[in-house]
Amino acid sequence: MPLSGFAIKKRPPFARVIPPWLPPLYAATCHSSSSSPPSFPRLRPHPHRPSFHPPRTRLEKRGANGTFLVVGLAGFVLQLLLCLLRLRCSIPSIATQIVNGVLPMVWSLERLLNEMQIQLENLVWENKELEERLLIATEDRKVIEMVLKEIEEEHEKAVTRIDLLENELQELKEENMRSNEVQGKTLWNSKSHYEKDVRSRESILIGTDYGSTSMHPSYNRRGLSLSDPEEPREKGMIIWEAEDPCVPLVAALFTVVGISLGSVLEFFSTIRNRPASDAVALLSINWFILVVGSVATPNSQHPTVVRGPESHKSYKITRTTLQLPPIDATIQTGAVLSVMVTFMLLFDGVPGFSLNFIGNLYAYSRRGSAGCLCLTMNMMNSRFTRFKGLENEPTPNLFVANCGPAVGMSFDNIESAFGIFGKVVGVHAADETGTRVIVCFSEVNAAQAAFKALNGLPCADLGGRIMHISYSVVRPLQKVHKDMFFLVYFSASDLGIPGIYLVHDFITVEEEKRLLAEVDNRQWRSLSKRRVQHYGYEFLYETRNIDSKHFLGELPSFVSDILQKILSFPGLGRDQNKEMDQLTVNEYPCGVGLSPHIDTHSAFDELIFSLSTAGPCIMEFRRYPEGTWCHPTASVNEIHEDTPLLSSYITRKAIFLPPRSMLLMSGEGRYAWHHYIPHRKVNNFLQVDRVGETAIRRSSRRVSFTFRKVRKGPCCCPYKQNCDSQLECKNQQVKQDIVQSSLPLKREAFCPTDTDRI
Ligand SMILES: O=C(O)CCC(=O)C(=O)O
Ligand SMILES: [Fe+2]
Repeated sequence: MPLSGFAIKKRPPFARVIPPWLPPLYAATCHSSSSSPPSFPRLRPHPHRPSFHPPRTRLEKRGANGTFLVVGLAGFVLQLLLCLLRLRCSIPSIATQIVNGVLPMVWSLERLLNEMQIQLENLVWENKELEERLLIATEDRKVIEMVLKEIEEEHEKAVTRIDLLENELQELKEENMRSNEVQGKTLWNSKSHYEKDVRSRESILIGTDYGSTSMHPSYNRRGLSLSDPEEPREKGMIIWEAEDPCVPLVAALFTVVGISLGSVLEFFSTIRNRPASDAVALLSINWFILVVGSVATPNSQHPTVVRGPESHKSYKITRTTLQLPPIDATIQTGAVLSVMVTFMLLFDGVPGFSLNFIGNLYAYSRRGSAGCLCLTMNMMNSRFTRFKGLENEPTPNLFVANCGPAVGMSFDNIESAFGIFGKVVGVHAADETGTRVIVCFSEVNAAQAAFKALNGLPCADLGGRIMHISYSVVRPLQKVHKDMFFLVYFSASDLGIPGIYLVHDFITVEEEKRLLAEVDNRQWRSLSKRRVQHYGYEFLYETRNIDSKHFLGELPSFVSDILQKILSFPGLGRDQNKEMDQLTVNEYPCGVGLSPHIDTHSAFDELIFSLSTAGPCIMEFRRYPEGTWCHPTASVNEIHEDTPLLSSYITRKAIFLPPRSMLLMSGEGRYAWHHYIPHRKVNNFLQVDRVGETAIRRSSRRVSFTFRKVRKGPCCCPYKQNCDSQLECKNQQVKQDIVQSSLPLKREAFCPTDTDRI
């Protein structure tokens, strides 16, 4: 990978600069060997300098040697002195050369090395992230493959069933023809009904009077239905007493209602001076409802029996039935939306209502409707499930396919047919199709006997019907998953809890790394499921309060930058005291959460900042209704387990906290809403949280830094119900009342003390 942002200059090899003042020999040495260090020059007479040779006489010759010697010596000394003098001048220049040439090069090399190191670290980090993503993708793929496999299996079964039922239909047709012939009157007017079928593709009348209340066949694309006219409404079957013209009628009705509603909304928009976009948004939602309502509904497929006009004993077998379920998800959604839009429009301006919600309204209602559908499905889907791969492992419960009210068998019929093998303790719909049931025996032996006698064989007591049976187990009772019913928001403004703010990327990746390194270098205190560190003041889990007498010292310097940033946190009034003096560091391993609580009012001031690092989490908020009673011995700050009764009154919301984000809880959000992080089972296959349509994998660890300010004096917030400062005396009173009257308690939630819960 290229080193982006850094131009690596190619430097020429270090060129030796030969100063002109050096003696030629030194210069020669420098040129000849560039690798060996320059040796000190041996002083020689300059070759180009003219030699000093005066003409000699005899007399002179005598003393000439001596004179020459003296002169030569003097010359040599003079040259030596000259060289020394030059050398002395050159020493500082050499040093300057070194300083100017070599040191900058060393520095630039060092800088380059540092930059490359940073690049390398970034690469390693990116590589890690890519690996994590790959892991998530692989896991998602596995799930999708599993789902696909299941769908394929279901599809195969459905095809087999269709074949089976088509055969049966054929047989019934033939039988019907025969009986008509025997009776001597042909009630079967195949020509006219066939023509009608071709013309309208709606229905074929294949029989009119069966003269009994036994099974009556009906056929839609999903198969044949045999219905008992005496129990026409049983088990989700929809009877629509109308003929085809109803389709345009209902569509027209939708149109009229939609247009009227649109006009009303538009009228309100206009008279209340809404910006045009609001009116357009409202109208488009309305038109959407309208279009979906009138177009999609007639095409949807529902097992439907259509009662004909003749008499209650006349039944039509429909091919493409009149598909008009009276309460369809679309209509539900439409109705909910219309009511909500109108409601919000009327109440806009009233505190708590805002048209800003309209953007989310459709998504919310769609989800809500999906939630409702899921709930319905859950209710229809009984608590039974088949053993995957162990279908023949005997249990007292049998999953029976090709059997149920939609194929004309009442639960009583089924119970008595299976009752001959042993005591049947219950017959339940296995799903919403009406063609699969669960038959529960009191004993495994009875179930085994029924399995052997009826699986894949015709049952004489059920009209010779062939059923496909497997063993079934009772699912452990599951709470309807709460996540289904509320959205997880990405931003605090969407969350819409007053006083809750979220700033993404409050710190950088480098700052995050530094913080984690700092806390990992310090001593952790282990709680049962997570580890903590406290700074400033110790937090006492027994009392959910701080030990104000035990000051641990100033907050550590590694959080100074964060404290500084907190001072300029957006969205807060200037008069707020934002100087935090208590820090709790929580380390949550994968899957570990935090139970619902409100940070004790009397312990901490209004503002609570929580910085997420290392991994994300979903934080949920609950608001309990006004007047819910809290056991006096329990803390007002923690609710242990919601009973179904209480659960239905609680408002729940959730927000996604990515790593490096800072959450601020203030005002109502801090004082009146419980916050918590849901626990996830560690052996949970995927270890994921769902945020909207996205599955977010839980990281192996999340470390949060919660900054708070210790309160001096009692809390005087307006949320008295949740305020321990203000509830103290009230609880005393309640305690006395209980002792005196021993009346049954209204509220069911009790809060046992668990030191590790918060
Ligand atoms: O981990 C968090 O972000 C929240 C911690 C918290 O609520 C608390 O310590 O009271
Ligand atoms: Fe908290």
